[in-house]
Amino acid sequence: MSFDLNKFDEIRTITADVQPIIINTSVDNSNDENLNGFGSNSNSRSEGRDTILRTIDEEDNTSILMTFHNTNPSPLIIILTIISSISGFMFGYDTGYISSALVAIGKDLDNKILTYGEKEMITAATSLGALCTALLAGLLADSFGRKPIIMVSNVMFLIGACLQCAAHTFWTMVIGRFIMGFGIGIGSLVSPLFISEISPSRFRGRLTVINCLCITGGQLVAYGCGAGLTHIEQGWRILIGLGLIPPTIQFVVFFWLPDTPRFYIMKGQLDKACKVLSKTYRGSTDDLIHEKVEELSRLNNSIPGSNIWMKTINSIKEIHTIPSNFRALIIACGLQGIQQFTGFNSLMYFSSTIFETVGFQNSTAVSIIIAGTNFIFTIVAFFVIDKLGRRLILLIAIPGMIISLILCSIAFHFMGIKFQGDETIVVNNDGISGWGILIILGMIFYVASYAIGIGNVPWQQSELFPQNVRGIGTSFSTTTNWIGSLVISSTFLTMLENITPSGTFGLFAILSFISLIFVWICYPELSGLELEETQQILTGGFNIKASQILAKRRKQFQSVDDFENNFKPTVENIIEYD
Ligand SMILES: O[C@H]1[C@H](O)[C@@H](O)[C@H](O)[C@@H](O)[C@H]1O
Repeated sequence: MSFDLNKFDEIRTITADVQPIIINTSVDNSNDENLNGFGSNSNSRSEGRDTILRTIDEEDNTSILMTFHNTNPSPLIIILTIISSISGFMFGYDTGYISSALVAIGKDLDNKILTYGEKEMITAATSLGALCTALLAGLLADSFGRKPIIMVSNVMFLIGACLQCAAHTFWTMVIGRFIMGFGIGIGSLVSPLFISEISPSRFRGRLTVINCLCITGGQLVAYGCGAGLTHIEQGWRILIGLGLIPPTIQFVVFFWLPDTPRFYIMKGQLDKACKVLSKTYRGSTDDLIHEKVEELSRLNNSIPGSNIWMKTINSIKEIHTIPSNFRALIIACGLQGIQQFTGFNSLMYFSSTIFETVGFQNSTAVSIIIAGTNFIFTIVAFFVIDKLGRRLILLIAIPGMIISLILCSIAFHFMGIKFQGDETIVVNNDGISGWGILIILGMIFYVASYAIGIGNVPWQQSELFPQNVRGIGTSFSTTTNWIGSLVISSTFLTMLENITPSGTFGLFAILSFISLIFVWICYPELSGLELEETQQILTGGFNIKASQILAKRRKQFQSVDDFENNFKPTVENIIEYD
């Protein structure tokens, strides 16, 4: 395939001056009637109309046609997804091993048993580090590239792990965890971004879940290794040391792999972008690939600003001032907040401590059940996420979380368990009781409900934002995730102590209930929709009903012919269909 760069120069010159694409020309001043189905009041209708006219996105007919030529992801997509998902694995492994390490460390740091406060600090240091870099990662990835930034995160992982392996004091451990957190923060944002940018829309949902599978798989492996190393002297150091292997592999392999087409286009390297696109959209004609690059270049030109800093400032403005972007931001941050504030990671980080309290001898081994359930139900999510739809999954799964949290709260109450002081645990029952079993069953059901829904859906965040605000939007929402993780990891044991385990799980149940209401009101059905449609849906309101109709319609198109003959649903025919 030969790439005519002159053609691109022409495109760039022309498109630098053109007005934003009008996606839906049928929406104009005379169409207030049709917008009734979308906006909830006249203000939001006219605001919606303006926004529709301004909406720009890359996922138009070209992408859809290219996707139809590819019924399976190409080998390059598979390799890139697997290699970038190593970041997910590291995210999982490094947040997972701490549960058993905290139990195994004993008096190895400063020759004394760790207090609850110290345990919380060691755990929270990683979330704090991740929070710092998540805020910058979008900007850094736009400036230097997705691939180099992932490679920088590998170096952070390595430095952090080495410091922890060698730690003999509490503070060395905290610093090691903090630096490792830098790597996790970058990886948690850039890896799903990388995957969503290289995958055709047809596979995007599932390929992003692969990153989540690696997170939960990493946690499971960490728990497994933790259980195996429990009785080995200083085994926790080996556990952390094993974490040096995956980032080394990722670092080395990335030398031979390309960056994403969107990044190359941002840097004006159109030839490279074409090369990657021709390998990721196998079987597409040269013309389609040229057209795709043309669209992406036009989109890139649409971000105002002469350099990356100005573009970033403008993106920040645009994300707050354009209503559809702001709604996307509310949804993305809301979902990430829900993922953390409903308490799942308190189990991830402290399940060994909880099970030890409830009376289990090999508490680390029992915790594997938690990590295993999380992993298995993420696999289930992989198969159902595009079929059932993100919204429906959440509306089914969150009530499951609420029921199980209430069960755990009741069981903890009747078990008469109390956390007192830093080291004293008072259990009124001897050994494992019926209530202890109920707690485990409740937790398993909770984790299954979490993993199938809110554990995955927020990481589909890239699909909510158009290209010009995607970096900044995902940075904000990933930061929300890490703030939640930080709050939960640094307060959970203190909550157990002060408001009792029963009160803590009751609180998580209330927060889950509020989350359910949020999802019900604010989260439209986005599965199967092209990104352009997401923007239309978020124009003038959250438009839940319209989104469901559009998603349903979209699922009906199975082939190129089907698409060419019947597409494209417009505001009018959605209303008609309704
Ligand atoms: O999606 C992941 C996954 O659910 C993990 O199990 C959890 O520990 C993370 O916090 C979350 O972001």
